[in-house]
Amino acid sequence: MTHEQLLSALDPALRARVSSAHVANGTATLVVDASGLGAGARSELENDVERVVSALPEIEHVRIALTAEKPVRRILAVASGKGGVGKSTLAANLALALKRQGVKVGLVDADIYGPSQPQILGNTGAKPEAREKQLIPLIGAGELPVLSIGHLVPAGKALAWRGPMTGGALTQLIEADWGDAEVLVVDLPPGTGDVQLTMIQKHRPAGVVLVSTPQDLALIDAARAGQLFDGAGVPIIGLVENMSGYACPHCGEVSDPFGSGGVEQAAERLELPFLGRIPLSMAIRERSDAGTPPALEENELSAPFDAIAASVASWLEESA
Ligand SMILES: Nc1ncnc2c1ncn2[C@@H]1O[C@H](COP(=O)(O)OP(=O)(O)OP(=O)(O)O)[C@@H](O)[C@H]1O
Repeated sequence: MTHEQLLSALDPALRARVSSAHVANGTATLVVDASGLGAGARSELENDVERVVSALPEIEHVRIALTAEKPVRRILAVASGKGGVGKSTLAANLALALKRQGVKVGLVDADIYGPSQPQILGNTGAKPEAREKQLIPLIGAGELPVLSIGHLVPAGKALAWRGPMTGGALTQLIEADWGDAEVLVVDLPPGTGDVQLTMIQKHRPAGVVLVSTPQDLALIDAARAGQLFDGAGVPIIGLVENMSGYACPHCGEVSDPFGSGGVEQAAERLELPFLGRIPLSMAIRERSDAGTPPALEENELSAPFDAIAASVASWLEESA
């Protein structure tokens, strides 16, 4: 059996992936290029090549080495100064909107204080598997690849972690097998703690989106979180105002429980781009709690997320 005979047994799509093939003493050794494939497609490719080659006469063993160009993957951090301002809601919907706009995206939930992505993306209780010590992301609503601290430890457990443990967990999530994802949206815990420091020092985000509600206190904290990233030279892509303007589902009158326009004014003051506002809406909360976030499909509810995603996508393109 020559290596030409071996190659001709493979169909053209498989053959195109083989960068070298060699047969000696009944053992076929192939180097197969798996660039651009996710975890599932990679093992399918390996199985397909193995099945064809092992069925050939004179072949007793098949050894396959998969290689892949490391994709250029950028981290987009979603941060806030305070908890409960809608950072997780924005992170999930931003990731889904980016995905619909054609960006290959994965979502990391690094919020040790309250990992909420399993609930938002409807895969609470799922446990990721690992291959060669590397975690394989789970698939959440909208086919979004996702890994959360909440998938690794029971709710509340991660809270007691000390600095090095939180850093280790973040690294495990970020260095998981994200396949061909070009962007990882990272939902950070609120504030300026260990996770943020590890993020800046070890995994350097391409940029940060800051979320705040319009109240003064939330804004002051958001500005402080912004300073941490800015001081470390991580660009702030812009500010998002969440929970602005509540439209009464009964009479339609719009009120502003947390004030209005505060984030846009703060963005102006801080000379940062303002990315948009998301209304306070019962439907946004209900859909997030039910594991069917609004940005799963394009509609009235997804519109503010879609607009923010479009600005973020242009920013990523321009800064590449
Ligand atoms: N625009 C909105 N309209 C209505 N409810 C919202 C909106 N944004 C977020 N919520 C709800 O507010 C609560 C807090 O939101 P979320 O978990 O996204 O905030 P967070 O900043 O990530 O909080 P934490 O710091 O606790 O993780 C959730 O119940 C969520 O569904």
